[in-house]
Amino acid sequence: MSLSETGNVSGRVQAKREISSTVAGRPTPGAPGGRKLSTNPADTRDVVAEVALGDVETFVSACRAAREAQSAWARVPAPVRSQVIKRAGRVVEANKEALARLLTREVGKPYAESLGEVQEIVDTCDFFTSEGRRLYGQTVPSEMPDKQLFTFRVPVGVAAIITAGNFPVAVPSWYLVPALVCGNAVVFKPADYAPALGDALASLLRAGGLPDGVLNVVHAGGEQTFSGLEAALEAGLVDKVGFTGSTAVGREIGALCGRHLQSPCLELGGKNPLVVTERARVDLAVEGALFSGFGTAGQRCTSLGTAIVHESVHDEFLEKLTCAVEVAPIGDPTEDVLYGPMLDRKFARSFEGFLEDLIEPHHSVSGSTATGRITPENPREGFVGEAERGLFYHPTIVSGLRQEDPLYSTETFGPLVGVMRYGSFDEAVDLANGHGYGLSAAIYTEDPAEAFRFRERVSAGMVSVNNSTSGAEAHLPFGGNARSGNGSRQSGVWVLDQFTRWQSVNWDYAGKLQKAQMDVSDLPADGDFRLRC
Ligand SMILES: NC(=O)c1ccc[n+]([C@@H]2O[C@H](COP(=O)([O-])OP(=O)(O)OC[C@H]3O[C@@H](n4cnc5c(N)ncnc54)[C@H](O)[C@@H]3O)[C@@H](O)[C@H]2O)c1
Repeated sequence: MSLSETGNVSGRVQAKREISSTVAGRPTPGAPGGRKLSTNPADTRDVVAEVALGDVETFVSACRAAREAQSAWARVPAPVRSQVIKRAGRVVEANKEALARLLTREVGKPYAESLGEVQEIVDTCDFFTSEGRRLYGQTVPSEMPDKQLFTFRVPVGVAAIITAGNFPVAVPSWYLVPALVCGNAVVFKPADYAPALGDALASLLRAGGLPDGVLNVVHAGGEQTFSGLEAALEAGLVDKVGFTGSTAVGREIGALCGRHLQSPCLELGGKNPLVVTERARVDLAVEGALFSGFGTAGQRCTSLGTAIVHESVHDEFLEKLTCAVEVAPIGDPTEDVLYGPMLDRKFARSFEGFLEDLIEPHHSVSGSTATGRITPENPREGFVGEAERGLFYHPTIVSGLRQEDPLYSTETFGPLVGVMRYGSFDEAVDLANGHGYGLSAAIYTEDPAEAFRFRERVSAGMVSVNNSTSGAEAHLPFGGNARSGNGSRQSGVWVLDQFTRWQSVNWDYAGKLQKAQMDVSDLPADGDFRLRC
């Protein structure tokens, strides 16, 4: 299968895709939830796709189709299921450039990053291809003779996967691939501003040989999705929810799942700190801060929120970061730029709101003095491309940030980095933990003891030493705590606990009823034994 070409990377007038939900292998008719255009954020004249949105019934029917398909899929031996995933991985690999071009076009990710994101899907398929040959259970000793105990992993059933659009293909693959290898059927709800990408990902995975109904896609707005999920949970059609998105929506999903006695996988927002100690290589820290603060225009869950810098190197760090930001190439994502546009109008709007409410009150805004949208009236020197056509924003550094400032504890999801000054190591740890999120944290230091102490005390789910707050590998657990998630983890073997349940089996061949918790008096005679215990 090949992804239909989307045209030249630098071309602007390209084919528009017509997209609808896919249930049981077939496109759904009509547009009960209305129609929506998905546009290129680097050139809002370019319409990438027109989507026929589904409604509550579309969501429920997709869950029903998944339920019907799941038991047959679960009976396919896991090593055979994983061969389907292996083929899917090869299909994605064969379409790597086409999918990366679509990624750059629909959400404005710089092309090199887009290629990396597609590679992450391939890596995930490779990892879980082997996992299908393991899915190990255990043998467990029994306290009784003539008895064997085992554990098996069994699929959860139907998984509803709802994802954000800043990683519109890699993050869904972190859910879809292990869920499918484990024998589940899936209903996938892509982000509303990345429908073409969600659709393309599902088509490529299906091309590996998934039976109809095993991977369904619903395009719907947030409210319809919530009501659809609620109805499907009430009808007993969903067994696991995977949600990646904002903390606010994650709370709603968590509460809904709790009412149905389900524990979802919640991967939410972040306000990620990067500590630069007096023993850091400052240039290296600046490089990490530039990449994680401004790469993807700060629209990663792991984007750097606040640099927490020791007073002895604070001024040097701030000056070097400001210089690096001033010369960083920004603009057309088909070119070699640090970052392109905001992913979607909603992020452009919310970032402007933050600029007004949270950033303007700060007097010490560094970097280029300009903030806000890059336009001919508010230009940026060296901008790559035509700024007025897209949702491009100036990079902003706010220095002199204090813990009581709302900006310290608010995810702004845009090209903005706060800088704070600290004196003692305890203070740095408090500032790294005090914002309420717990996704990713970094420390720059050449002192291993300091790095270890930081790792022990920081509350984030992921810690980097001498590396930026961003980045993930397909086989390392990914996830956060507190406002960043409910402690669930994706990637690697750890995600298997999200998509399987443990079934324990006890097999008695004694030929008589044996009961557990036997009386200790049955133990071999030893007068002192019980006292010694
Ligand atoms: N921790 C992670 O792994 C991770 C990864 C990527 C993004 N994120 C976070 O995602 C956020 C940005 O993405 P976003 O703005 O698209 O998030 P969002 O919460 O607005 O939307 C995420 C998904 O949920 C759907 N949705 C919206 N409202 C809903 C509702 N009431 N009920 C059910 N579904 C609903 C959306 O259509 C979308 O598919 C940021 O906070 C970012 O940090 C987290």
